[in-house]
Amino acid sequence: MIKSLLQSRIPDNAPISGIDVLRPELTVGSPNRLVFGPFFLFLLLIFVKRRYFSPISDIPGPFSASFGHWWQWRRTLKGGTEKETIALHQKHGNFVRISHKEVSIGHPDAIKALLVAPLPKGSWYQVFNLPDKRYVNQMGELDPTRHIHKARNVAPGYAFSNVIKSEPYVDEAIRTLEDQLGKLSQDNKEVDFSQWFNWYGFDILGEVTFSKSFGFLKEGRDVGDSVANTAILAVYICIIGHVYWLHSWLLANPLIDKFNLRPSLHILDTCFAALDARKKSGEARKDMVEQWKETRAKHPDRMEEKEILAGCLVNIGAGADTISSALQAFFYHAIRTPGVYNQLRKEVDEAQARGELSAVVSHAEAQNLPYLQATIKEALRFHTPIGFGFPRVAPAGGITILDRHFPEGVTLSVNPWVIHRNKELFGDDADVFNPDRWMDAERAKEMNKYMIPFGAGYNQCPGRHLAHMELSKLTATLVRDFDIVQVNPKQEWKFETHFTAVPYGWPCKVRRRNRGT
Ligand code: HEM
Repeated sequence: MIKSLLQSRIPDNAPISGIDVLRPELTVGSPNRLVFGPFFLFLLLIFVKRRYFSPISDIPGPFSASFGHWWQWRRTLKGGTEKETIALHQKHGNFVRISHKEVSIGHPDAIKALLVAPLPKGSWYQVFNLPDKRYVNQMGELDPTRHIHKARNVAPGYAFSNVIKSEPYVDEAIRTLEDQLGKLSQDNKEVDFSQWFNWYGFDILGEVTFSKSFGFLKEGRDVGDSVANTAILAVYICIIGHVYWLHSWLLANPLIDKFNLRPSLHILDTCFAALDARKKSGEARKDMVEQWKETRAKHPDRMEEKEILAGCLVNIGAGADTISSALQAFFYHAIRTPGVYNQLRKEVDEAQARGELSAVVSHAEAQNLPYLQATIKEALRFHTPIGFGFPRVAPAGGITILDRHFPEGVTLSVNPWVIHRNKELFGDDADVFNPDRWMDAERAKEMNKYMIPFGAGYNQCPGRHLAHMELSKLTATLVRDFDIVQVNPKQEWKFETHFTAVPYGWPCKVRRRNRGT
């Protein structure tokens, strides 16, 4: 069939059999040469210009990075962006060229210069506008002024005073998780925390955002392969973000909507169903969507209806993987680092014996457990959930960092892993998991200036209050109630960093304790 189609276009005198049909000859003046010759020359000129005549040509980095996004794509597909960026900075210093137009900056001054200053975001972020560019959310908004307006509209939903109202629903999720772990403990079955913590993150997001859990914890399974699908989507986002125009031909293709081809994903279906149900009944508790609706009712000129859906979708995209990564980092390192789990246990058991802890530890109670808080902080530093540089764009007039001027349009990024493993900032043992570094208040105050697990400045994670509540409550409750051991204590976990660094592959066994013993 293919052969007959090809033959119908081939001139009479052309070879017509076997492989020759599929390899038309490149004769002088043949159409192929006329088309491909200039095309390859054009490509060559682009490569030479990018490599040798760009304003960042003198900045060292991997050879492939100077031609395009090859290095970033390869790292995304293979994983290890964070480790390789650290290694590149150790080799080349503060500035490393990681693409034809992007420089990674390893010096802490970049936090203020790039993140705190309201610079435009790199075009890569547009891919976060889900399901497509009609629904621009705060994460996908590149322009700082418009971003600040959008963020102001949704801020009341993320405020601690609002999030804390959802604490009973977080309690419910923790009770369900403990019941499920109890059953696994009784049956002597393995526990895959990469799944359970992801489900915990998703179920709470559903409750807090639009008052509907996704039901993962209750069912104890990946309903509709949602988590597996989001892992694939994470790779897609990292790759396509660099060639955003392709997105309109792929997942954001209008034909997908027109012919209703968008795959039905349990996570999206649940979100749409919850919003629909609310429209019909009008009843709702004070969740994020309700806060956003109130803002829209007060300021219809300032906030569009579609920003509400956009807010729900960006939460789902941003707030589950990250939580799973942080919780896994806490438990994996706490059980593997001599003394840490015992120290946590001692602190929690003593608080329990003094009658200071509820059945599910409350957010307020967990704040009075300093070693637990230090271990959470260390988990966020040592295995930061986001392992990708945060890209910003040099504004009109350019920007000068550490005496180096970057002209307008150059993308500059700062990778939190590079900052968090800096020995000058966090001590000679920065490459070691050590919660004790946070126990000295003076030292902690100094190190806090360089902690950017939630980013910094006007793009800082608005979900950090919720995240902190989820982490504090679950870690305190589980440390008190369960013994956790790896099935094979010598087995290291695995993770491939796309945007997030979400580990897997460290199966555990758990045993429920009698409280306070
Ligand atoms: C440990 C958990 C979390 C970590 C480490 C984390 C980290 C981050 C970071 C670093 C950014 C900024 C990225 C940048 O500058 O490009 C961010 C943005 C964001 N996060 Fe989180 N996050 C976490 C949990 C959450 C949760 C639970 C939610 C939802 C309630 C959430 C919602 C968002 C949103 C909406 C943005 C976009 C903010 C903007 O661009 O203005 N995150 N997060």
